[in-house]
Amino acid sequence: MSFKLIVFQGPSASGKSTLQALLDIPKVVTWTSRAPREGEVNGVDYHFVTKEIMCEMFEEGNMLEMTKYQGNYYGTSILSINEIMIGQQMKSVVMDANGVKILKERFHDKILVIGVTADKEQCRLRLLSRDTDDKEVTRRLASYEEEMSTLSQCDIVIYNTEENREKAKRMINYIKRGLVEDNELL
Ligand SMILES: Nc1nc2c(ncn2[C@@H]2O[C@H](COP(=O)(O)OP(=O)(O)O)[C@@H](O)[C@H]2O)c(=O)[nH]1
Ligand SMILES: Nc1ncnc2c1ncn2[C@@H]1O[C@H](COP(=O)(O)OP(=O)(O)O)[C@@H](O)[C@H]1O
Repeated sequence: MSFKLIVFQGPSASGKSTLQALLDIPKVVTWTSRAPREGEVNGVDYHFVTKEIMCEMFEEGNMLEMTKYQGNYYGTSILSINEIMIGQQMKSVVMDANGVKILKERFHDKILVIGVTADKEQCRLRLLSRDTDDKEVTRRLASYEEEMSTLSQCDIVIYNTEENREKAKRMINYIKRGLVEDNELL
């Protein structure tokens, strides 16, 4: 049985989205109450909605899981995951440790969890080049230790530092090759 969903977990700016893009398989678009960043597109990067809508979706039972991360809600709709689990098209998603825990409990054998890490200082510098706001950088790094301490729930961990950039890329290519062999729809 091939994997249905490839999940990326790790601290902010460790490179989850970068490696997800390299893997290049369709993405699950999750929901968030945070504001879009420059260049982010609604319905492509996230479904950007208000906190109220997120809470409504949760209360109405439409969310498989929902987490609060640095003051904003993030969540995955049940519909998006059920579609994958009954369908043939493998997808990828980026999630925090809380979301991964729930997915693993529900779909242990059907998901491959890739942990992505980098040194805190490198993450800080990457965040600084993205967010000019120092406070925002500090907020995002506040969960660094928690994300690192839960990496044992990942099936594979990629150390995605500047020095390892090429190696990380090759690891993703190896994973992709294996997945293609496993799944004729990729
Ligand atoms: N549990 C859960 N976490 C999510 C979901 N979507 C995104 N995240 C996580 O929310 C956190 C913040 O994401 P984002 O605001 O895009 O910031 P970034 O990680 O700093 O690029 C990251 O750890 C994501 O993995 C989701 O649907 N569920
Ligand atoms: N191996 C690497 N070396 C240096 N910079 C990287 C590496 N991987 C990703 N980056 C850069 O780090 C920043 C954060 O990456 P991103 O994939 O958005 O992280 P995340 O999704 O984990 O928050 C981006 O500017 C990206 O280009």
